Amino acid sequence: MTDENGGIVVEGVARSFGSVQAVRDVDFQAPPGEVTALIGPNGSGKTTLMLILASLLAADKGTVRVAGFDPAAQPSEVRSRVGWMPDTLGVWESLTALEVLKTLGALYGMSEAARTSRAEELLVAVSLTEYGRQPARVLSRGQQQRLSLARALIHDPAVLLLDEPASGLDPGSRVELRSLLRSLAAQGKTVVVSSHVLSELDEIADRAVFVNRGRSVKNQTLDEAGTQTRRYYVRAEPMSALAAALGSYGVSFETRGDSRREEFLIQLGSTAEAAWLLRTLVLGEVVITAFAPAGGALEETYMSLDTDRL
Ligand SMILES: Nc1ncnc2c1ncn2[C@@H]1O[C@H](COP(=O)(O)OP(=O)(O)OP(=O)(O)O)[C@@H](O)[C@H]1O
Repeated sequence: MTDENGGIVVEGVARSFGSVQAVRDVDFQAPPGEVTALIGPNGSGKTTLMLILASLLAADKGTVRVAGFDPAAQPSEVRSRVGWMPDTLGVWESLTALEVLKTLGALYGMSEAARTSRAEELLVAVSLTEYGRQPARVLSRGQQQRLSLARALIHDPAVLLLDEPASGLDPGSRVELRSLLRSLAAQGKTVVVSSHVLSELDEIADRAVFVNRGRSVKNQTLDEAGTQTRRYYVRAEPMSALAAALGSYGVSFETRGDSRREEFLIQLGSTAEAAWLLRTLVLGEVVITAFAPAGGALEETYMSLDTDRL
């Protein structure tokens, strides 16, 4: 049965290119109203998977449903509902940014009036209004990324597939991207984002799918990620007092850094445990100069997965 509000469901999907098994066995769900992060090292199959979801590549086996449709059997139903932002954008160099968007709108069958107003609205959303009448070739890499995002949104798709959307963006544009993606999810859209910048995904994503060597190795919500064991770094003045105190509480630690900026890394089971340790150290008159999580929640999961440097 077709469920247009079904988001994305992927089960047992595989795809090879000759002898290269780009995707071996991937399962995940990306529900509507949420941002799902696709995380994995270079060559783990993320782009191949996105191409399958976008109906641009067929899976060799497995089940895929995008907004209730099978991309291999019903590509036009899928394409009308999916906005796809590839990791590198080919631009029509002589067209202006506005013309690029309007041309795409025409391809999606939008009327002249509808595509003009939608294109103008999207140029505002991605902060490109002053470049709307410039040929797309003069846009910087980050500006081209933003145009690519606007392109993906032209037909107001229910499902968004964004491959490395933050790459090339300056910090201000990354913050704008984050709030744009959150607002699209809040409108009920299904958003899938692949990125290597895990600290950023912590802020954007509701859930994450970790892939390695073509397999999905973990599915996790950000709430679950936030309650797992986490590494904290701690610095004190002097470090010897910190070492002695930790030793007396039976807390083991690793030393990181150099003599100029030495710090201890400690594994803690929860934020409550971290709060207890910080309080105990301070009450024990250890002069703490820094105490913070060593990485974001997703980065901690990524580092903890036993998949030879996933
Ligand atoms: N058309 C193709 N022909 C042959 N091999 C391919 C093809 N497309 C992808 N591959 C291979 O499949 C594997 C997965 O590639 P894919 O681009 O999906 O990875 P990725 O996770 O997106 O990587 P990155 O993070 O570097 O973008 C790689 O080993 C890649 O070389």
